[in-house]
Amino acid sequence: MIIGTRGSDLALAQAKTIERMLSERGVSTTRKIIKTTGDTFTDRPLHEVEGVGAFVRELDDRMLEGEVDIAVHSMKDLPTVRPETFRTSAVLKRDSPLDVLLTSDGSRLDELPEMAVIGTSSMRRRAQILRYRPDLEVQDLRGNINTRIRKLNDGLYDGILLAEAGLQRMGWEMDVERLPPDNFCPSANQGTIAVVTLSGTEAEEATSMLDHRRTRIETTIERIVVADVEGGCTAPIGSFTEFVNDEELRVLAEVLALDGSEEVRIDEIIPLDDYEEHARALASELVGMGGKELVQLAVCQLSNKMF
Ligand SMILES: NCc1[nH]cc(CCC(=O)O)c1CC(=O)O
Repeated sequence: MIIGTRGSDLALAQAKTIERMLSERGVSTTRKIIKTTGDTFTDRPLHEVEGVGAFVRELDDRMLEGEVDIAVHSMKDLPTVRPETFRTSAVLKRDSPLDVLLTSDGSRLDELPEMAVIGTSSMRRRAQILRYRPDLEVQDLRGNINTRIRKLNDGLYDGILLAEAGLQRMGWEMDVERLPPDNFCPSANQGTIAVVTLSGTEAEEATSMLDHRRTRIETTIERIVVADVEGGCTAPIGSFTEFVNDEELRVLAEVLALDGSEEVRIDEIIPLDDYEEHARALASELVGMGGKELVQLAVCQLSNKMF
């Protein structure tokens, strides 16, 4: 079976993880590297390139054409709405879901001077760090993990925000500050690798044994809770769910204004029984509190380049 992956170091590390797990279970695979739109325009902010799904569509197409059987993605890059033909056949056990701050001189977030420059291209991270430290200056920072760290080392930023899972998968141990989810609610599905196949295929069957039940439930809830406010666009939205015991989950989700000056937020414990129904109720709650209007506002601010 052929595994399709993007060519970045992070994507390759993720693909190799799947290859190893499958080979341990007696399934042998070969690898095919696919270039995607999201990889081509690395100098422009992601929301200008394709919006949601820039990294995913190309691999989808190659699978439909029969060139690859299995695609490996960072699950947070998978759009909320997916065509029926594709199955997320496995959701791996989650790595760290957290964001981290990496600074050029080892300063912690609370120690950074006023006007220190923070690099991120994520609207969510921008809004959350400005909410916590409105005196900081956020500047756009595009590129894969390697590029972003090089730009920090080049002295262009005082600090940058990254997903801890990315660093872990690259095997880099760095002195980073882990940002707690209460103030820095991660993106839906952050830290999770997803395996995609076509429905009803041998590849689906073979990869489904890699599925991790708890992570599958957590990530499903994270998607449901923000689906209604998201409406298919990139916006400052966080969504994080985790089991607190065998029967209950904590659901944290928020929508922010781009500058972090406004927020709509839920933080609830729900039972595992009928979790999808509870998640849908929380989704309506988020909309009822004005979540959609905040997303609209952020989208307007963006198109007017108000930051
Ligand atoms: N936005 C790109 C992206 N997609 C997945 C990860 C990290 C790995 C993960 O969250 O699973 C990253 C890098 C980052 O956000 O710093």
